[in-house]
Amino acid sequence: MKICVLPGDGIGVEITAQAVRVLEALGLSFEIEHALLGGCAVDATGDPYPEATQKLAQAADAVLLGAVGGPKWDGLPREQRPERGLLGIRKQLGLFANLRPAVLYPELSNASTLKPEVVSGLDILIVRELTGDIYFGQPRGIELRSIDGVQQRYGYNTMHYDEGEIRRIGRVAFEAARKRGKRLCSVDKMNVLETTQLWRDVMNELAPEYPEVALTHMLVDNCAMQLVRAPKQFDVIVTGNMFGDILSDEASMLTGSIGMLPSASLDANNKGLYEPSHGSAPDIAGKDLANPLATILSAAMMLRYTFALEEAAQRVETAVKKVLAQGYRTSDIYEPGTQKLGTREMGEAVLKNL
Ligand SMILES: NC(=O)c1ccc[n+]([C@@H]2O[C@H](COP(=O)([O-])OP(=O)(O)OC[C@H]3O[C@@H](n4cnc5c(N)ncnc54)[C@H](O)[C@@H]3O)[C@@H](O)[C@H]2O)c1
Ligand SMILES: CC(C)[C@H](C(=O)O)[C@@H](O)C(=O)O
Ligand SMILES: [Mg+2]
Repeated sequence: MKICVLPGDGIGVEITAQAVRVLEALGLSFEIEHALLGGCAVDATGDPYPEATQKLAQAADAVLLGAVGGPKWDGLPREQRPERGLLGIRKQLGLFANLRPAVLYPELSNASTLKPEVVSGLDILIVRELTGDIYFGQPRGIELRSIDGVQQRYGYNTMHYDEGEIRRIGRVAFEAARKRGKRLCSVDKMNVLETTQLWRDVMNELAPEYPEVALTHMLVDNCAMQLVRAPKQFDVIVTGNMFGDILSDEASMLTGSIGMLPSASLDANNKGLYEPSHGSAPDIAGKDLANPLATILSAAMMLRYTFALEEAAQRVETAVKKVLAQGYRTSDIYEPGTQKLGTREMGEAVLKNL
């Protein structure tokens, strides 16, 4: 059972260290190797996804990732940006299915910015397509063009999906809904964008194969509104790469903090990359302030999806629940009457409860 750990940049280093401690404490025979991805890789090699990392990631059964990016690398040419490394590994490993569960632990019902009665009991799964859409579409660029007789800079990207890409993420979402609340909401912008008209058509074509799942459709702007108005109406949401990026950050705040939202990015054979949904949080990096729970919960998803170790996954998730019930909080989810811990102490608290 080979795990490639890519801490990345900023708080990535701090939070993956805690998740690795948790994995090691389980006493399972994991082979864990670390490598560079993102800004740290650019600094060391000039490449955000260097060849040595590619080899390790391809040979591993699963990848645990912290986060990449930060202001230090914002001025670099696009192909050297840390985020290109992340997009590169997702594409290279064929990780098209991104599962982002937004679950509100009862102890955190006051940590959300929404009223407790709106969010209590929340349990949503966002299924985001991860290797297509406008993120990868060609052509793309910024160039000088003569427009209306004036030389000006012109920026462009291309949004596209083929029906095969839509069908395979659709199947992941229908299967997930079948195992949960049996409701699937497909989110698109079919009133404006042809690509997402195709998305809706293909979801409708799949529906008869899953008669026990109730499929509905929603336009993305309405979905963004409904997620804060009445989030519990959702069970599973399936959507494209860009809409999924935005909606999953929005959903994270329903759970109290983006520091609570794990994710799994899977290929067709459950090889996976596991990472928190948040970024490298340059504002709190190196201060022992980051919440490591999203990363620890991502490691639990790794145990479940790649290694089929359901019991071990639940051990980790139960330990996280216990820590919250014991009143331990990092700053992002702190409220009066609870005890504030740093990143490392939070990792230790989870270890003690395993
Ligand atoms: N998967 C990834 O690697 C990933 C995801 C998103 C953003 N990024 C990159 O991260 C950098 C910063 O992006 P951003 O500021 O827009 O988003 P961010 O998610 O890094 O931070 C947004 C806010 O949430 C807070 N936050 C995030 N994670 C937290 C945690 N675990 N505990 C406590 N607070 C936490 C941060 O302090 C910040 O105030 C950018 O370079 C961006 O490209 C990377
Ligand atoms: C850093 C960026 C490339 C990434 C994305 O947009 O997919 C991030 O925001 C995420 O949600 O994982
Ligand atoms: Mg994002």
